[in-house]
Amino acid sequence: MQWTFTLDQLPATAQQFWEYFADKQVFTLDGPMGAGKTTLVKALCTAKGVEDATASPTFSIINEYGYTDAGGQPRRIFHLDLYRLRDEDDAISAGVEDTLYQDAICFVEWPEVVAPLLPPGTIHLQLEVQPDEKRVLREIASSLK
Ligand SMILES: Nc1ncnc2c1ncn2[C@@H]1O[C@H](COP(=O)(O)OP(=O)(O)OP(=O)(O)O)[C@@H](O)[C@H]1O
Repeated sequence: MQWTFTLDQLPATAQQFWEYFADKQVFTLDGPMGAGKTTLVKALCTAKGVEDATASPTFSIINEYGYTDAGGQPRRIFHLDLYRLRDEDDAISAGVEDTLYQDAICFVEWPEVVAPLLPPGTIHLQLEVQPDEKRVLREIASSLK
């Protein structure tokens, strides 16, 4: 599956994303600096019903958002930015492994450092910038070792 979208089309893309990945929970997100990874995760949070998805993961490793699901239950979304972690031990000390195994949605930027810790069924996503500035989001086979 792949989606191509402008910033204006992002909310609609986010809706389609959750229709497609309805029962999936852990996603890695690959893409160059400035591709729009943070913008994408915020739109995906908003589409789930998160009311204030404004915290920036640039300054913290794990950001947590809350929303209420269709059945009225409180649910969580974690946005992990592992850019500054050196190794798996660092990640475990920061609580990353625990977070990945919660019954919650997780988006993981810079996931290489936790490759062995990712749960089975993790979806790997890639965000690309086209020459016309549109973004392309697609599922890729894992290239993590
Ligand atoms: N679909 C899109 N079409 C056009 N511009 C976009 C789109 N998505 C995001 N942008 C723009 O790209 C810029 C970078 O977005 P953002 O900060 O989310 O990138 P990022 O990949 O998270 O960057 P970093 O990796 O540095 O945190 C922003 O100015 C944003 O408005």
